[in-house]
Amino acid sequence: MKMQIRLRAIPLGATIKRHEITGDITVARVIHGGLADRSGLLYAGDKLVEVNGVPVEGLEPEQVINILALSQGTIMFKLIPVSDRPVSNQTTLYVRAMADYWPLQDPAIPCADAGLPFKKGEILQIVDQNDVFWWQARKVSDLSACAGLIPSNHLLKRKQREFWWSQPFQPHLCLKSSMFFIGISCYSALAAPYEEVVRYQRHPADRNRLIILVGPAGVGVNELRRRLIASNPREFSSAIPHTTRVQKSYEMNGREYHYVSKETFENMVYSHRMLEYGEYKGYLYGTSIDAVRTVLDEGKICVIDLEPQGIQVARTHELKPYIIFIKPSSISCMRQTRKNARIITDYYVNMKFKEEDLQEMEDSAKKMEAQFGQFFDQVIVNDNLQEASEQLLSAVHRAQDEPQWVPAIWICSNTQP
Ligand SMILES: Nc1ncnc2c1ncn2[C@@H]1O[C@H](COP(=O)(O)OP(=O)(O)OP(=O)(O)O)[C@@H](O)[C@H]1O
Repeated sequence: MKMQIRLRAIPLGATIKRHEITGDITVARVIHGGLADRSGLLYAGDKLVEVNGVPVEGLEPEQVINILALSQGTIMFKLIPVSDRPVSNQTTLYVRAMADYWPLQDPAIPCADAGLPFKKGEILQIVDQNDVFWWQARKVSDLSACAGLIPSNHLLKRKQREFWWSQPFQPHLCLKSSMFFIGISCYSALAAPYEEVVRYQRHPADRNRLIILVGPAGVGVNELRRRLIASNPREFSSAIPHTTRVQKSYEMNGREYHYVSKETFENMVYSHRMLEYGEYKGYLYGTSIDAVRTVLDEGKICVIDLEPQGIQVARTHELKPYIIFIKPSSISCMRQTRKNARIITDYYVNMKFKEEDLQEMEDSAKKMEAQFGQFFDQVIVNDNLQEASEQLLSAVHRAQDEPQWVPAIWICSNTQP
């Protein structure tokens, strides 16, 4: 059956392809929400016979597109409809992008204009997975927009593998390299370019979500955490760290630290009970999952700071962490706000911030965002301390009381992680 359909000459929202053997030009895909989709007249698999009276048989897809591009007003298609029009039985899937994607830099995309650019951490609604390599998706931040093409999980994993094997000879890639740096250093990111997510609203009777603050050294993570806890110590608490150093006379076991032997500490590390740990002046210090659990079991909101390398360990079904990145403001702003601030490091106490400290903070923040930005639920710029404290307080309450996107595995499975 031949059908004639008319569409106005604006971007059609469909891609076409040429059959390698027969030379037939067919509709490869119809973009969800685009003109062709909304018209309900074009389907993937339809064979094009004529465009505006010009037979397309034997033409290359580019030539057909040229005819379309030169058309003004109404476009007339003559086509043979695909015999089995697809019945939509796809369930909508939501994913968190674990990498940036720029379709205009991707030589592999069938139609760059139809691509959907996205940044790591953005939540995408996948509306069509019919094509093994190219899915159709929208951003949840703009669901009224027409869908765009994104590389499928399968395609990304293949690209990651190619990148892996081609290192270091293939610097040019359409996917921002940061993803692959993670891919190289962390197997789980390599295995999952997208993370399936669901909307989660904590039940008031459930334990609070763990609040994790990350940020470059000196940005104010401790200051903000301290102020938050001081604002309401009955609601917020830190986790008591473990240490192997000797207890001082004025200290109490379980108040400043849990004092344990080196052997006990090391056993906790080996049995993955430490979220992070480190050595200082020959003694071990660390934050344990048990210490976080104790705070949560008291019905409080546990607020900890963590090196970003510890994020993966903390992201479990049990703790359901909400991760807040504390970001430095511009160096020129920090010159003003940090005039009277003091650095507290292992070596110096009460040192003024120097120009290179501010630069290092900015560089370190950029690296953290490039490597771990996909895990940040919230970013707070610590410019004015009072404002940043208020933003932190409301973010922490939002995390507990409002629906948030979390990994589907935290909700759909009773098992760890
Ligand atoms: N917005 C701000 N304006 C002015 N001073 C600030 C601001 N935020 C933090 N400070 C000050 O900067 C100094 C460093 O802050 P803080 O100790 O919290 O850093 P940090 O991120 O915890 O770094 P580290 O992990 O190295 O301790 C402190 O003196 C703190 O009071």
